[in-house]
Amino acid sequence: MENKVLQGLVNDITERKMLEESANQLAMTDHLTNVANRLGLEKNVAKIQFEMHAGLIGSFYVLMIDLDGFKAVNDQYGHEIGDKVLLHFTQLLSKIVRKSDFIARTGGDEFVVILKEVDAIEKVQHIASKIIHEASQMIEFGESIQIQIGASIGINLVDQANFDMAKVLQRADEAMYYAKKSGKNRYHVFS
Ligand SMILES: Nc1nc2c(ncn2[C@@H]2O[C@H](COP(=O)(O)OP(=O)(O)OP(=O)(O)O)[C@@H](O)[C@H]2O)c(=O)[nH]1
Repeated sequence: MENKVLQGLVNDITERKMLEESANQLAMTDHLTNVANRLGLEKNVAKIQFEMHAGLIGSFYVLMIDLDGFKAVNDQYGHEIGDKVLLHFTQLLSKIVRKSDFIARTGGDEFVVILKEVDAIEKVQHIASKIIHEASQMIEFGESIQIQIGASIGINLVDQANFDMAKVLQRADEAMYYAKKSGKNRYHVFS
């Protein structure tokens, strides 16, 4: 009898833990695209900072991506189609980056990608070019809707374990705005 009570207690605790974990996971996930949200990004960056302090990784790249011409999609076809475009772009990103990389949607049409195991800026530039190329391909919904958007990307290298996350994102953001100002549909590396 005592064993049964104990087992019941263990089951209750396990169930509560599982519920807590899935609630945490939910709080860190963007509900539309199912990738991380800003909270999920913060958690991931904290984990990377720990890995850098432990000497497990030496550097990483942050890509700040903002879609070009997205407002016009909403204006012309409505929010529902706009949401589908955001989902389409997220799936496209997932195919381009590796499973070990990290994707977050941090705002309306703004995404952050973290590339950890890349040793040369040329590889990052190659990935950024691929994202821009794929993002600009025509998206079709049924026979009558054809949509073309674009992507502007800011790239920032982080190579010190004592980095300040706000500054890291701000620099990637500055680089992204530079790409927008220079004509959109391109990337810029923060320097
Ligand atoms: N469908 C949809 N639209 C959203 C969502 N969140 C934000 N938006 C819209 O996304 C648009 C983002 O605005 P901008 O980034 O200025 O639009 P843009 O046309 O891409 O501008 P540029 O970046 O200058 O090319 C706004 O119209 C928001 O209303 C969402 O969850 N779903």
